[in-house]
Amino acid sequence: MTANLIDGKKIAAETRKNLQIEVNQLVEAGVKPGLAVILVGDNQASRTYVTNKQKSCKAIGIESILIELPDYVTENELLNQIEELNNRDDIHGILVQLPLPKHISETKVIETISSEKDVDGFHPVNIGKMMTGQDTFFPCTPFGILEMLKYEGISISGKHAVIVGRSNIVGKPMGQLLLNENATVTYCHSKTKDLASYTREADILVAAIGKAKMITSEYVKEGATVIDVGMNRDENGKLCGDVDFADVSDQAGFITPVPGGVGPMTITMLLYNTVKSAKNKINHRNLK
Ligand SMILES: NC(=O)C1=CN([C@@H]2O[C@H](COP(=O)(O)OP(=O)(O)OC[C@H]3O[C@@H](n4cnc5c(N)ncnc54)[C@H](OP(=O)(O)O)[C@@H]3O)[C@@H](O)[C@H]2O)C=CC1
Ligand SMILES: Nc1nc(=O)c2c([nH]1)NC[C@@H]1CN(c3ccc(C(=O)N[C@@H](CCC(=O)O)C(=O)O)cc3)C=[N+]21
Ligand SMILES: [Mg+2]
Repeated sequence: MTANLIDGKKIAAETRKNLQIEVNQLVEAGVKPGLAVILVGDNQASRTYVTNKQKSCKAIGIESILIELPDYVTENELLNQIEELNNRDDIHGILVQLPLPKHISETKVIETISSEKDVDGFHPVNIGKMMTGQDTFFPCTPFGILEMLKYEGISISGKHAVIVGRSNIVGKPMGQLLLNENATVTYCHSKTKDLASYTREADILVAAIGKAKMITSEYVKEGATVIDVGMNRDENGKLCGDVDFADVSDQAGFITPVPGGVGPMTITMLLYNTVKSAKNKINHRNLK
């Protein structure tokens, strides 16, 4: 059996076309959506993602500003910068690229971003809303994965979803969103014993580990949906996921590639959240 490819790039392009229409409407109503990205230090991988985000904003008419700070910036200076953006009327979304240098508390930074501009969906208020099934900004990577599953018509309700990885930005929110869709969810992590015994039970397997090609066909049930979040370099320096694509694509029912899978959808949901934030603002204005 050869798996169906979930084409993240194509789904992203279609989603962005619909967003473009909403951006046009917002601009006509006098609100140009604005995103501010803060990049601390000079990490090459971060720079690539940030450049991708900027380009994608521009392409659909979202104003995007990049604030670059040196890696020796103090925590206070960064927090002040965020406060300034919280108070700006033309900025609807704020994203601070993670990870941050060791001397800066990520928790403090995330909590300083106004929950109404938290388009990453990392603020505790927004995480709490997600956990209690309220409408809010959902974290972009898990949200994008949910959109891909829905686009492909893959049913979630009653299915066993196994998430490998429990980070705050991917693994944990992924499980929560799938639970909200009535999946039965299992979380695995580095202390899990006999990982394959869990992953082989998965109808939907999400790999968010950060280990190149770790998930081979022995980890996968025949016909399962396999979602690869990993962004790694293989032995030849080529971009690859956490899933051994060549091996697993004979076993899986659906599979996402790297690149061209989860990554483009992550950026698309960032655009979605930024547009949503701008729309929220108009709605507030009309209520006053
Ligand atoms: N495409 C995209 O849009 C995005 C891609 N990424 C990529 O996804 C990957 C994961 O990112 P992120 O969640 O931030 O990573 P983290 O490093 O924060 O988390 C990795 C998780 O994997 C678990 N883990 C590590 N080794 C093993 C193992 N051998 N067996 C089982 N579990 C293991 C860890 O367990 P423990 O908690 O016990 O340490 C941890 O929970 C990375 O490659 C990252 O680059 C990330 C964000 C977005
Ligand atoms: N505050 C914050 N929010 C994030 O959302 C965030 C972050 N910090 N830190 C880093 C991770 C990683 N991440 C990616 C986004 C897009 C691609 C992406 O577009 N990938 C392309 C390939 C890119 C390439 O060619 O290198 C693809 O998979 O096709 C990858 C990774 C967002 N993250
Ligand atoms: Mg991380």
